[in-house]
Amino acid sequence: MSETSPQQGAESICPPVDLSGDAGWVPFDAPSLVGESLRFVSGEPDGNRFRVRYYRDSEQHLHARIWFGPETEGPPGHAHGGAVSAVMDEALGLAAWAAGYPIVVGNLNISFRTMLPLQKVVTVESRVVSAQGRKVMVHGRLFCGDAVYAEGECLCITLPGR
Ligand SMILES: CCCCCCCCCCCC(=O)SCCNC(=O)CCNC(=O)[C@H](O)C(C)(C)COP(=O)(O)OP(=O)(O)OC[C@H]1O[C@@H](n2cnc3c(N)ncnc32)[C@H](O)[C@@H]1OP(=O)(O)O
Repeated sequence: MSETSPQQGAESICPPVDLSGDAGWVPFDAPSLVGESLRFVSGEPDGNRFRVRYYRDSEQHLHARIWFGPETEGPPGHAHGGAVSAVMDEALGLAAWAAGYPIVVGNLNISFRTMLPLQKVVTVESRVVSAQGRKVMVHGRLFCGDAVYAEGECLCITLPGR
């Protein structure tokens, strides 16, 4: 059996992408708020899966600028629905944390509106729309320009004692 070089089959790293925010957005340091555990979406900022940066606008709403790399593929050339859902889970849950609610996500409802081409930079915008008892509802959408790729409704449940 011939030896396999470590390079064989390895996918090359995609070039840098521009994840800068809109005018007036301020970078948001998620790990300083929730710790370093958000590795699934945010863990490889220079890798080929997701690259994401979080910002808050002047009204303190959370925005994610995110690139879907080749490793998020589902349908040929397009992002997997689970990849889109993972991003919405993290971004909308984080929006609740950023608004002062220590939560986990109890229910996440995603509508996939348009197939998302790979290697595209998109934005997730979010709004905390209600907070009653332990239930915090966050709405969001993943879009680029006029194209809306997904919309989400995220029921977050606050964690007692945090
Ligand atoms: C730690 C650092 C993290 C730091 C991480 C921060 C990053 C956030 C971004 C990542 C987000 C995630 O992926 S989080 C990971 C994915 N999520 C999870 O694994 C959560 C798994 N589920 C759970 O742990 C649990 O079910 C909880 C905590 C959500 C709720 O359990 P509980 O604490 O026993 O509370 P429970 O009494 O059941 O529910 C409280 C109230 O919420 C309602 N409720 C609960 N779940 C639902 C639901 N799915 N749909 C409708 N309503 C619900 C109940 O009816 C009740 O209403 P009422 O009777 O009061 O009216």
